[in-house]
Amino acid sequence: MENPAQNKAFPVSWDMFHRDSRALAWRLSSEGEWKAIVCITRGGLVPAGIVARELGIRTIETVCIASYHDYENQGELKVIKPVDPKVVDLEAGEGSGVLVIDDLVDTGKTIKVVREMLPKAHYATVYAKPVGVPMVDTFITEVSQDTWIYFPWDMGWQFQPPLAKDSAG
Ligand SMILES: O=P(O)(O)OC[C@H]1O[C@H](OP(=O)(O)OP(=O)(O)O)[C@H](O)[C@@H]1O
Ligand code: HPA
Ligand SMILES: [Mg+2]
Repeated sequence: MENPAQNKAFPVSWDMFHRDSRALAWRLSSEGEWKAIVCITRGGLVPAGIVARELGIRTIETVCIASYHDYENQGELKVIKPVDPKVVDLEAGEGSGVLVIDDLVDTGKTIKVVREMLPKAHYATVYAKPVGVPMVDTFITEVSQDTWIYFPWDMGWQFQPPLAKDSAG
């Protein structure tokens, strides 16, 4: 179902996503040292792998949350799997020493739920929309609230008609 509130499109290719995730790793490398990554599935899995590779982090945990049940419309938020208590209790507890990664923050509702589980963690996303910005500590690219981000794993190749109408017709 189309959401008229998000009528602009921001398509992201694999190359762009890799470059932006690396930029996130680069920025994070001067912001702290983390013992573990918690990625918010499913969207956080891909940037978490790239950041983990760049920062040499090998303890990777998931928190499984779903909210956009029919693409552009957010429904009830469901925590399908919480964070392993061993990861919550690393260092001084409450998520200290933990880096939480997601692909984007939109309304911030998903990260708000994870912040309740890991209040002392550091929160990072590749993309951010203005309403969600206060919920994250680090992000790379901001897009407007009325934009829908199309990730490469949701896309396929398709013929694009030219802008001009066929002059022979
Ligand atoms: O800031 P919010 O408004 O809460 O939205 C952001 C969240 O929505 C998407 O996940 P989704 O629930 O669609 O699940 P997915 O990661 O499995 O695609 C996205 O990956 C973020 O996790
Ligand atoms: O703009 C978006 N793109 C993809 N998934 C999303 N989940 C919330 N907002 C978005
Ligand atoms: Mg997600």
